[in-house]
Amino acid sequence: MSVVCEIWFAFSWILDQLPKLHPINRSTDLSALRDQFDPSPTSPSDLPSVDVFVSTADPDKEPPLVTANTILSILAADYPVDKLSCYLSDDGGSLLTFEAMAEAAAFAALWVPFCRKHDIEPRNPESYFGLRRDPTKNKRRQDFVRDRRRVKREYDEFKVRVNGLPDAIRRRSDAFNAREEMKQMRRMKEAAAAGDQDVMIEVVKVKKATWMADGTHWPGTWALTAPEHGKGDHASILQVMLKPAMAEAIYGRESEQQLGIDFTEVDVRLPMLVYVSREKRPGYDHNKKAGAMNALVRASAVMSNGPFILNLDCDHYIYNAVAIREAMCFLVDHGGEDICFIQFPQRFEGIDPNDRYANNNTVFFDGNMRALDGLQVSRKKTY
Ligand SMILES: O=c1ccn([C@@H]2O[C@H](COP(=O)(O)OP(=O)(O)O[C@H]3O[C@H](CO)[C@@H](O)[C@H](O)[C@H]3O)[C@@H](O)[C@H]2O)c(=O)[nH]1
Ligand SMILES: [Mn+2]
Repeated sequence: MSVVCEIWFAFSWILDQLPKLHPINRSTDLSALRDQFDPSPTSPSDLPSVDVFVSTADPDKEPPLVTANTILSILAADYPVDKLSCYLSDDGGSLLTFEAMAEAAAFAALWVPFCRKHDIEPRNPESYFGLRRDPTKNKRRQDFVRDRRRVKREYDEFKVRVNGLPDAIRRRSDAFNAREEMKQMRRMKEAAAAGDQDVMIEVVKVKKATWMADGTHWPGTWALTAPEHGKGDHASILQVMLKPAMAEAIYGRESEQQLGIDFTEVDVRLPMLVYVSREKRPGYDHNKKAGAMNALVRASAVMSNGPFILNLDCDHYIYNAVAIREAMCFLVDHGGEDICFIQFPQRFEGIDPNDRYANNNTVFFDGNMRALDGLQVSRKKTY
């Protein structure tokens, strides 16, 4: 028996090695893409639209600050602004995520033009400001150091605001709930004074709601779960946080300087940003991430309807600002119509430097994928 097993393992090992004989390295030519699709920065680009989907499910396990950084890296991506839309699916239906996204949308007005002006990489502020290398390397503009210092300070304040959101929401909700309770008490006292005996027996009972800043009930999940306001039981929510961009570039005006940063030569437009929390009801399976993607496909189809979709988790981010353009080099090239999807290699941060548990998946991303690509090419050749 063991001999049979050994022979089988040897055979499957050989099968595994065969594709590795012919790994493929592909490179992209961004200037060729530019020449063909957006030769001039002033006229509209011919690149196809891309809808970027991000999913988050639980603001406790997936901190909104991480998701906000993901969103900022997308909004700052180097792609025609009017051809880029970003959709966030929040399966937690959480007001905390919603408000953190509103903060991110506001901070993007500073972060995105700053990235464009100084060619910042990576465009995830947490990672960028955490870099250990010299930030001034390859930077020639005189105002870089001053601009960076200002943006860093704003980012720190943004972080503190996002970290303060849970408390702010709790305090606001407590205040609104207390006010509702008082109102109810007053009503009952008035009813009692008018001689309505039944009311006296009822205990003052007001639903402990979670409140939005504008004084209305949050339609999603409440801190104290109530019917129609639980994680698996709430209405759908869709909020456009940043409007779709115009086709023409808009340059910063001197009169509207943000914190003294000069954006007069920088396009200050931002891509569309949409918050979505799909409807959930007890008894209906929500199908986790796949269900969330399905809801985003439907929402995006009526809003931007991009022919291409880029899918990220809330703990991913775009490391390289031209990544979407690089994908387009394959998708709009000759034969692109035969490509179903492009998988970007994932690189990980925050795992142990020796990678004892192989979390980097280097064998998969740098070995197997290139090898299987090679298998594809040679198969095409033989047919
Ligand atoms: O009900 C759910 C559950 C999860 N998610 C999201 O799905 C993503 C992935 O979920 P996670 O539990 O973090 O899985 P991971 O193992 O970290 O992710 C890997 O494995 C997943 C399942 O194979 C793939 O979908 C991911 O792209 C891949 O990065 C996250 O953004 C979640 O927020 C939802 O949107 N709704
Ligand atoms: Mn994950």
